[in-house]
Amino acid sequence: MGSFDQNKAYAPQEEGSAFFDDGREIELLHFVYSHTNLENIRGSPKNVLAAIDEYGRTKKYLMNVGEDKGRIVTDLIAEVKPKTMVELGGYVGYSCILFGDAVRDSGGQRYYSLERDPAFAAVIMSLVDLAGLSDTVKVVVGSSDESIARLHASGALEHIDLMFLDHYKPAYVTDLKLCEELRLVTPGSVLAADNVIKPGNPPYLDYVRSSVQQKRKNADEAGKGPGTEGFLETNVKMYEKRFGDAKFSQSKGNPSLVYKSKLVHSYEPTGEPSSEAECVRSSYPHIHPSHSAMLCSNSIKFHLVTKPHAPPRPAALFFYNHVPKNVLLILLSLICLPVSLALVLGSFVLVKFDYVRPQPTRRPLDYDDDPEDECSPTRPRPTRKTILVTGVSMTKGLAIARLLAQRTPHRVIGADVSPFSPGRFSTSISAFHTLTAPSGSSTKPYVDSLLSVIRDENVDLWISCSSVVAAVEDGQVVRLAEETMSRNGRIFKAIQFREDVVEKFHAKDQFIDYIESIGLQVPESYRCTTAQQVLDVLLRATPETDGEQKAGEQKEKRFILKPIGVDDRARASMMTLLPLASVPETTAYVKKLGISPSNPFQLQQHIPSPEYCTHALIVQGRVAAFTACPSSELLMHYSALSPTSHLCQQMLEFTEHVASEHGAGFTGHLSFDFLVEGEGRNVVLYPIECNPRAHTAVVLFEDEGKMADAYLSVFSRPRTKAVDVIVPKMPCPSYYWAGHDLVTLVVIPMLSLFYGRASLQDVVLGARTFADHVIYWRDGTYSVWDPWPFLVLYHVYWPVQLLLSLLNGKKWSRVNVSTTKVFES
Ligand SMILES: C[S@@+](CC[C@H](N)C(=O)[O-])C[C@H]1O[C@@H](n2cnc3c(N)ncnc32)[C@H](O)[C@@H]1O
Repeated sequence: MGSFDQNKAYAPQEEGSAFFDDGREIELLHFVYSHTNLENIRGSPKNVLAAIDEYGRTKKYLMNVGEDKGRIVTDLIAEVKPKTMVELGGYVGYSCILFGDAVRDSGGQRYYSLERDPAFAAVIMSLVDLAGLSDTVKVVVGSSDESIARLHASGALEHIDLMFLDHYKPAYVTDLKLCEELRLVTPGSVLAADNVIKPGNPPYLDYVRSSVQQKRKNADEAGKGPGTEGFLETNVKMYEKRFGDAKFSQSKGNPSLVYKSKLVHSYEPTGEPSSEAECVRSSYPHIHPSHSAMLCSNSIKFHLVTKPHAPPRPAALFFYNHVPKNVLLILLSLICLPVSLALVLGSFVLVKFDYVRPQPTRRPLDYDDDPEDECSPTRPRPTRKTILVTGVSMTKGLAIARLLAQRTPHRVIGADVSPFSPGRFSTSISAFHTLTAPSGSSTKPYVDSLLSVIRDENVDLWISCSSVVAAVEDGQVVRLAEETMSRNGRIFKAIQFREDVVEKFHAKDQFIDYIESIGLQVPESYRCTTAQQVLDVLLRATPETDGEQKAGEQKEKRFILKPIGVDDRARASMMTLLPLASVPETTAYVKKLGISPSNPFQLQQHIPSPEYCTHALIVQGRVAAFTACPSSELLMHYSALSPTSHLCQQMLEFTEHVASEHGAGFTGHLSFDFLVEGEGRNVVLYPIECNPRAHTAVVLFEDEGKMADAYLSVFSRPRTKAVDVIVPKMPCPSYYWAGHDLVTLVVIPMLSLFYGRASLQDVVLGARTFADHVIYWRDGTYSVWDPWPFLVLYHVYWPVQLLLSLLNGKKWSRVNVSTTKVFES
């Protein structure tokens, strides 16, 4: 902490509560609006702050956060890059203008200033407007707890990335608990609380420093509501004149959250020194130890910066171990079997007695089904085609097979490497073939088995939905099948890129190089074939500091390290932010990954922004169908973005750009993962990965019949005129997978409660979310006209896989129900 520049000191604070609410706030407005420099002040947050400071220095004290303490929070904003920030207590808008401006600069969307006093709120609004920040800042009048609850209930506030607490001291804890309960504050949120030592807020310090057990115990102590004990009387009574006795939220919070805290020292705007001291060792992982030691010096004034995170993970509960995990899941499948059987039976009854909307009807064969001949004067009779869909054990393959079987007159057949493939039992599939699974370097049997299905079944169109391990091989099959079929005088089409294209898009490093080469923006990325290369980049990008970071200094860059090939174990930990707290820790972490020329990794700049995924069908170099949705953990929940939204249009434009680069021979499924900074018209897309194959998001097209035509358009001549891109029919339901949600939202919280690792609240919340999904969302596998795949998936396919895993001892860490992928551990 540097010294205080006395020239900037505010007028001293008056005794008692005579330092505010005596008309000075309105006087400040007059002062600013009659300022000789008003024209330069207008539209400039910096100049509005300077004018407020000038009033505080030359006229009367103002209880603002001030420049010095403000810098702590603006630095934090630059680090956290909050999309949404909330302040509790706005007063005349100093912190609101300073932080609102910083949030806007760092790409954030919204700054809420919660102020109870309507007169103060009016001053804030007026000065925010003068500063030109009204688009970003929203001033909310009312008591903070009521405002938080209202904003949450209306959907305007879904999550708080950064919160600044600077209002009524006894309400710090009660408001924080309310935010926890409403899941506005979750692991990853950051809190900055002012004046926790002087004037002092012991209950707040106690709360954020308590362990889960202490918090649970306190929460269970009936009748011991929040109060004003431990506060200076002046602090308790300072708002009494206008608002009488304070009422508090009675929320119990979320005791499962624990916080890492650090105290940061600074000066009040008056520059007044204090002899109090408090030392908290920083738990921020990236703070250098010498910096932490510095925090132990005597403080003058300070903030407490607090970061909640999941509690340190204790030893895994027994049911996460290999044998109990598999056995419990098999048992769960057995327990749920009667429910699934009832569902299948119910489906037949509903369909039989017309209780559901009619199944989309197959249209008769007509000339549109042979579009390759559409210009021929001697048009032959249209013929029924055979369409092969591979990968029908996965939701994406099943969804495409159903779509084509229900909406076109053609014969749809399926193939998969698993004989228990749920798609095999779909009424959409006329015939099923078991393929030989590719294993390691031996891919020939897989390629041969697929080629023989194409040949024996006289396949006209092959839609590949194979898994990542067969992506390149599928590219080979296209080439070989096209050669063979054309030798035999047959027309054969495939929705699958050739192997060279697959390789280029599939390898993370080649993809980033390619995107950069066509002039599109990419995150900073390095291909590394040795641990030393990784360490060199990390140390160069984030030099060690031996003290406090100076204002204006570039913030530390963080990186993530991803395997370029398929490496489930490394993938599981790839979101670890690097560098770690110390050089030895970083070195040890990087070295244990086994980075080598045959196992290269990509070191990529971490962009702390929301992630989106897209799915596109590309036909002859044009985007025929497109959708985008926010990425969810394990990609088990899908909600389509509005196709007309600017963000969706931007991602579509990007995809069109890439597709048009490759010309008319470019046909296949293409999906991208993007990190998205900013919002509205100011979004910046960072493509981070590409999957040149079908994405599960294809389920979102279930109700859009034109999607089937988009697949058949592969038989048409390349279009010269622009055609409409097919998008999911709006409003489009969100999708979930019942088995995944049952385990993650209901079973695991219940078992964890039993072992004291979760609260009743966690269980209720999980069950409520599950119920919401069952009632309002759509299951990705279940279809009332075609219920067998659902039954087979949960009661044949997965039990068999789990049994095999028990027998062969192959351990797994996660499974993806929709893609049937098992992540090895
Ligand atoms: C210290 S001042 C805030 C200063 C401001 N953050 C700044 O630095 O510019 C505290 C403010 O909190 C407001 N306040 C007090 N209790 C509140 C409550 N329960 N809800 C919302 N605002 C409250 C007061 O009216 C006062 O304007």
